Amino acid sequence: MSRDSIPVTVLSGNLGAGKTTTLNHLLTEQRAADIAVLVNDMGEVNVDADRVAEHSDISEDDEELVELSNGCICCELRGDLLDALAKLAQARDFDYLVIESTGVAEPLPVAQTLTMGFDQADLDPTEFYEETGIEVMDYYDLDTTVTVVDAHQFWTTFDSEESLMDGDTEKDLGNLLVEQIEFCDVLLLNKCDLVDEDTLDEIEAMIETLQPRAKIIRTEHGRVDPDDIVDTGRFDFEAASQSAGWMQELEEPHESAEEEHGVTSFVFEARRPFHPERFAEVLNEFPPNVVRSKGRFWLAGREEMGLGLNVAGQSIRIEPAGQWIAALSEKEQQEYLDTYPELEANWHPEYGDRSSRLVLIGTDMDHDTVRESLTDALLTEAEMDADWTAFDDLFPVFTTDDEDEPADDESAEEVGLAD
Ligand SMILES: Nc1nc2c(ncn2[C@@H]2O[C@H](COP(=O)(O)OP(=O)(O)OP(=O)(O)O)[C@@H](O)[C@H]2O)c(=O)[nH]1
Repeated sequence: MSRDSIPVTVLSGNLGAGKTTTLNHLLTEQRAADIAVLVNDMGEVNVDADRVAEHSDISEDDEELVELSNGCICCELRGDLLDALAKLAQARDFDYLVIESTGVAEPLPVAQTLTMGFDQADLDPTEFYEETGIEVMDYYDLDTTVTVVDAHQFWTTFDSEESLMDGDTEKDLGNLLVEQIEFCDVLLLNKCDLVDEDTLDEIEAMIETLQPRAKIIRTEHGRVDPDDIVDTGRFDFEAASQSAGWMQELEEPHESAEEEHGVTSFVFEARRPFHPERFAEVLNEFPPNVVRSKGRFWLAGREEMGLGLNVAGQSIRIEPAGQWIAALSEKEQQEYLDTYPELEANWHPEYGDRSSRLVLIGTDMDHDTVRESLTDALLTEAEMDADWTAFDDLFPVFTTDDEDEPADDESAEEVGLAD
């Protein structure tokens, strides 16, 4: 392998899914390339660098095994990650890099850190950059993002209400699992030795719906052909960012009649706002077989901004999802309509672009029942003429300043609407 930039594989996956096992397998098998490893440990929760060192001829004193601990590279250690990568690149006596992220890392920000400059990734320049002018993206080329999923714990994690602290951020395990599945090129369904064939088929059907683009490989003890995770050339930022099943469903809605192992999806659309109290009740009583829901909704009494719904397993998050065009000044509205004339087709004379579009993915989900309960939560004809601000609204309040911000964990709010 000889090229200008160093290709990188990023391994993600929940705690205990088998990332270190897979990495050790890779280091034992892959002899063609000289692989450097960067391990992101989380202090006491996991100490992987020792185990990698034990199982390979890379030693911890070696420059090719870098350990970043006391935080997570997807959030507070992003600058440290950049520094470590830049220093590694300077030494440059390896031709491939594998990064094992912590079980609580979200793959998207890690990928952003590797592929964008400081400006776009919204990061402060590191000391190393200021001294040398070297941007990590000049040296590295993200080649493959791999998510390792624990087949044995799959449904338990999916439905888990457990969360872990990642620095100051509380991370819900079910939500993380979904995010790790939705953003990857290759998905290793590991620990297949502990699960029967039928269950594996069910899990695989769910994963394929959540993430239609990824190559899914069943593994035991992380034993995967190195060619499937190293130097595959599969990573494509644009494609990876757009590949989640819910996004594709929103773009091209189709009522999936052809169900595989009971996994189906549909899009709910409405041109009337939700009644805040009734919609909160629906969300609180969402049937457990709705395992994923994503989209934007219009809440009566909130005329400025759409709200994002993000349901993964047991966790429900509400996040700001941008201002309605109809809430802008007339001049700005006109500018939008001139630039995107297709908006006109769906423009309501009174409410403009305000509407709701939600994707629902579930197992053995009764579409009619779910659709009915959502429809019942919309304002009735009579309520359309009522004072919307008088409705009881327990949804989190976001200021319109959030509107341009991507809906990230900091601006999202976990809701316990029943309280
Ligand atoms: N039965 C079985 N056990 C496995 C398999 N893969 C890994 N394990 C075991 O599961 C445990 C966790 O594996 P690790 O490789 O440490 O998982 P990890 O994702 O690196 O874990 P963290 O670094 O703590 O997030 C270890 O005891 C492994 O030996 C598998 O396919 N089958």
